[in-house]
Amino acid sequence: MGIVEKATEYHLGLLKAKLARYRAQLLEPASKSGPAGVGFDVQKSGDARVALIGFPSVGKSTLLSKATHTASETAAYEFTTLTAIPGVIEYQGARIQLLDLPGIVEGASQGRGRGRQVVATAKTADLILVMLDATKSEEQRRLLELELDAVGIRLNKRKPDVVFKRRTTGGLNTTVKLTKTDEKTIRTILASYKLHNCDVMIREDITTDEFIDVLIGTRKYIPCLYVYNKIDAISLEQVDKLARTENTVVISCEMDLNLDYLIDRIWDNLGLVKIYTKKRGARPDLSDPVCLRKGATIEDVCIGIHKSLAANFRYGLVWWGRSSKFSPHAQKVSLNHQVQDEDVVSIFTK
Ligand SMILES: Nc1nc2c(ncn2[C@@H]2O[C@H](COP(=O)(O)OP(=O)(O)OP(=O)(O)O)[C@@H](O)[C@H]2O)c(=O)[nH]1
Ligand SMILES: [K+]
Ligand SMILES: [Mg+2]
Repeated sequence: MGIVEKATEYHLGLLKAKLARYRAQLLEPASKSGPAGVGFDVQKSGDARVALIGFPSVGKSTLLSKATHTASETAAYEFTTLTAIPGVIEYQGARIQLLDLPGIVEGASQGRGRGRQVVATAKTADLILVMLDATKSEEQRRLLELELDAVGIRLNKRKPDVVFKRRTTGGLNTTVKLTKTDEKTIRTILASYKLHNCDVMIREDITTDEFIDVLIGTRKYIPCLYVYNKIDAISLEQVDKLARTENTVVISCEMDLNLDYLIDRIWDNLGLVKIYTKKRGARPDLSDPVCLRKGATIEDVCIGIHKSLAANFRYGLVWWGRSSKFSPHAQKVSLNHQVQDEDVVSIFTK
């Protein structure tokens, strides 16, 4: 950065830090009584939750009705759906909750329509499907992203590698060279938040905005797929162009086009692993796997089978699968052993 850019970055950084704090207060009031931040009261169920977010009449409810056994009212008029409707996608032995939500409008994050409730619910999802109408302008995608950004949802972004601890003394450590912001800006932002006594460790080349995000602390980093519906109504050239965009799937709910592929992509994106269990002397149960998030351990498998299992755990056996070294012989494992997709596991208790 040159001197002018540095000065601009510094002042802009401070201004954005103030704005972010102001907005965070607006969105998440200290008292839990206000309507802000409160989502629809739908119980989480199954192995993961996927939320459908989009402007009115893009076809969210049509998708729910096609992909699950739940019917959600669909119609040509806007705001047909007025509350959250859960359905279940059954796939590869997993149960994925798909949430149909009311359409949101521009300004939703500021409280227009049911927007706040919708975006608060979106925050609870493991994956967001940003649903768009392929016949409408590209602008809709940017507007929707702005609304989600305004409530602190970061789509397809990783949480920046910054560790932040309150201490009795202060310190700022950077393990990489900062090229998009600088220490002076960071220190001033910390001071503006009256955080004189904290340890900050910055381990990647972050921007000022990313630093503010970490500081605010309530940001949600959620993966997202952009789903363009109604491709039956656009040209092949347009379909081709959209389909080649990153994190994008093109579909037609009405014509049943590409819906299987969408579910494949949802599955890949959730990164679920299926673990089969095997009782002593019996064949593995391939009909009812335990579904877990990537990185899960034997302890998670125990919890997935029964709450009390982990407490009485003696040892586990991985019979075969990707995490077993000694296939086809069983490998003895402890609670912290990481399991992988399609492992066959036995648990022995005290
Ligand atoms: N051409 C075309 N129309 C579709 C498709 N999918 C849905 N529609 C139509 O789009 C309209 C809106 O569908 P809905 O499923 O109600 O849309 P929604 O996003 O749930 O709408 P709200 O609940 O009002 O936000 C209906 O008239 C559907 O028949 C599609 O793939 N192609
Ligand atoms: K509609
Ligand atoms: Mg609807």
